[in-house]
Amino acid sequence: MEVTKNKKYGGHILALPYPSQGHINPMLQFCKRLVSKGLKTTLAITNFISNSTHPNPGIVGIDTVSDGFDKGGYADADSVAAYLERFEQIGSKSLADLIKKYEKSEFPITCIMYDAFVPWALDVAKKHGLIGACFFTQACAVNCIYYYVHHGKLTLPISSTPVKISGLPELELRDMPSFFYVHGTYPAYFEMVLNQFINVDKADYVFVNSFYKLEAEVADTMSKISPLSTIGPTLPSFYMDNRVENDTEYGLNLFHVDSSTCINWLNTKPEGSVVYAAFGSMSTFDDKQMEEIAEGLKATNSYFLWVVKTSQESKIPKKFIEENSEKGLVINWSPQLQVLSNKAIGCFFSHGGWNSTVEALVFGVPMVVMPQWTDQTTNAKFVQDVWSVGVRVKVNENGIVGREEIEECVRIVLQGEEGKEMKKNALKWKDLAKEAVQEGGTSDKNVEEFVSKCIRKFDGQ
Ligand SMILES: O=c1ccn([C@@H]2O[C@H](COP(=O)(O)OP(=O)(O)O[C@H]3O[C@H](CO)[C@@H](O)[C@H](O)[C@H]3O)[C@@H](O)[C@H]2O)c(=O)[nH]1
Repeated sequence: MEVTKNKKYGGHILALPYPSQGHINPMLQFCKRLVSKGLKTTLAITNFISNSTHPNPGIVGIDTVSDGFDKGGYADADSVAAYLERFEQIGSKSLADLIKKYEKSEFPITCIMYDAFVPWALDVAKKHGLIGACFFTQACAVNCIYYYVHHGKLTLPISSTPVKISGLPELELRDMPSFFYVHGTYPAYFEMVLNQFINVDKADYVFVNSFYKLEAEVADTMSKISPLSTIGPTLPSFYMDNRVENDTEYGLNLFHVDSSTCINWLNTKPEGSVVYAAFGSMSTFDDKQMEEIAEGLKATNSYFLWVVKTSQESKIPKKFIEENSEKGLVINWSPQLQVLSNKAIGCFFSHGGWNSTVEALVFGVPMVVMPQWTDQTTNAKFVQDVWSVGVRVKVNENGIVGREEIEECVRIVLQGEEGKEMKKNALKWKDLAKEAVQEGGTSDKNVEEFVSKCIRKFDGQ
């Protein structure tokens, strides 16, 4: 769709992501897609993130809001609960100020698109008479489970398994989001994920960062309850359909990335020979688990590229890096899309974060999943038993994933017959993922429909 000729744009969307890597990436990408179809978008990042990064958002505008922690960000809050409370309090006001700032400009805001983690943004949108579009960053399956709990259709604690929910496979306790059975951990996050549904019925649009064929049954279940649009995968267009110009990477890294070292290293390795181990932006492991990961990777006798964030580096066993430099490279943050698209990668050893999971599918890379918390446990269930593109590690009686388990799972994926089947399945999902965003695909149609409604509304039709 072209922007209407007599207008410069078809409305201005102010997008408010939850301020973390796994939430900024898909929302920024979705904004780029909307701009390519004729809308103007501005991504509102927190002052802290703005001051501590070098955003490169391309065709998307960038502006800032305050979460109440401008100097140190989330790390300055006493607790998760304190952070979320202050973000709502200060963020609501700050978002309203931002809307006002644009009122007299050439491009007044017409729509607030907000992460489902910050449902209070819808109240701000409505107070200003704006369209409210809710963006769910996580999988439809996970949203559906939370929806059931929020509405009392599934009561906690779960008393009998398997749990049967229409559109989902039978779920054991360990397949449920971790908040349901790892008690006492992160109560504020638990409340937040359930609160995604407090006002979603008042949102004008609901977007889900997934694609229809990946979660068709559960998407259908959720659509019966409330209209939703799957719009993903939201990876840069370069890897999907190449229709958005210059969209080759996520435009905002919260961590420093040194691309050339690891890509040059990967380029020297044979096709499908490298295990890429990376556990997203939030995972932390204790010393013992780090040792098991290190020894497990070593025991596979395969090449490995391991991302260990600076904050976790001291937990790498002493001399491990020097002693394994022939086989392995350890870095602090990777250009993950460039890595996963490199033909040397044969297996992604991951925590099962939603973005990493979808990225693996888009690049047809089979996975070993070691879920840590939140939605990762449910994603792991789908990876292993629904999409058949990987294996989930088993945790031992001490709550650790041992080196032998890691070695065995990697060998299954990288070397075994089962692994070949997983690779085949992963390649099938790769094609379907691309099909969804290409012209006429399910996600493309949903985006087109939204854009044309926005433009019609903007034109007063
Ligand atoms: O070295 C790295 C590691 C990761 N990434 C990128 O960072 C993002 C990570 O996102 P995700 O895989 O979803 O993991 P988290 O950062 O851990 O995301 C949090 O947020 C997600 C969305 O709510 C949840 O699915 C996860 O469970 C939760 O931990 C992805 O786009 C990766 O490509 C890099 O660029 N370089």
